[in-house]
Amino acid sequence: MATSFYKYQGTGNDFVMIDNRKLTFPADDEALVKQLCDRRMGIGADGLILLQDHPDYDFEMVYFNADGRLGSMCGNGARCTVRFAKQLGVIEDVACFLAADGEHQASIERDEIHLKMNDVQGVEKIGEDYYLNTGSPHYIRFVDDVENLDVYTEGRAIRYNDRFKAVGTNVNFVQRLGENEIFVRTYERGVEDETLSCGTGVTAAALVAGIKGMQSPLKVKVLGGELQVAFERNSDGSFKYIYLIGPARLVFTGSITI
Ligand SMILES: N[C@@H](CCC[C@H](N)C(=O)O)C(=O)O
Repeated sequence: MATSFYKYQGTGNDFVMIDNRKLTFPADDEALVKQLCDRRMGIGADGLILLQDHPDYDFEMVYFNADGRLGSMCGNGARCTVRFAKQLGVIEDVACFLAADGEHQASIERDEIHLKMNDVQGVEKIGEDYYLNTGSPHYIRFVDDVENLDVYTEGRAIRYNDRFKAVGTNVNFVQRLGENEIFVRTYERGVEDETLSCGTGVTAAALVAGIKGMQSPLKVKVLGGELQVAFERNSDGSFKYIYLIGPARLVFTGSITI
């Protein structure tokens, strides 16, 4: 059966998007998702996202990592899904949708998607580093020279250490660039490589920057462009009103036979 697909990217984190409102995509076929995301054997992407109907929301986003496994929350993918929902006529400029970590609100403002992330509690300190969940798990390490870091090797060493090897974690290396700016590079679980951007990772990095005294909103440089993160910190150290802001674009469309 021929199925249309749409390829989107958000600051270089790229996704195969499928309109699954008629529920014909075989979502349990891990090998198929992996093949579609393969950059030589398929379309090529960091993940695959299904946009589905939901009785209580504008839509539901179902996210798979490039390894074919059902994923947790994806911040860049969510911004792309909001843009896709607008393209399909599912929403106008605002959305309330369901993702793996629960409800999210978003708005489209010119070129940018403003995505509300869920509140964050329980930031763990591990030596000089941090570990927190912004919808997906993220390990955060601040470094002096992120540009020249071997993110693949260093990220993999943390992702596969005794603490994380079973469930996995994303690993983010962060450099402070100025008063309100950081540079983030991410080793992504499920892709098992560095990606050009990771939305939940950038969010986690910005929150840790907040713990280290930087003020919201923060400008975040990534290999694939620029994002912004805004947040408020509660007196107990938890975070609320967290927003991830940045572009999401359609790259091309096509058809696959499944
Ligand atoms: N690229 C994503 C994060 C995706 C989740 C990650 N691969 C995982 O398995 O935790 C983003 O933009 O947030």
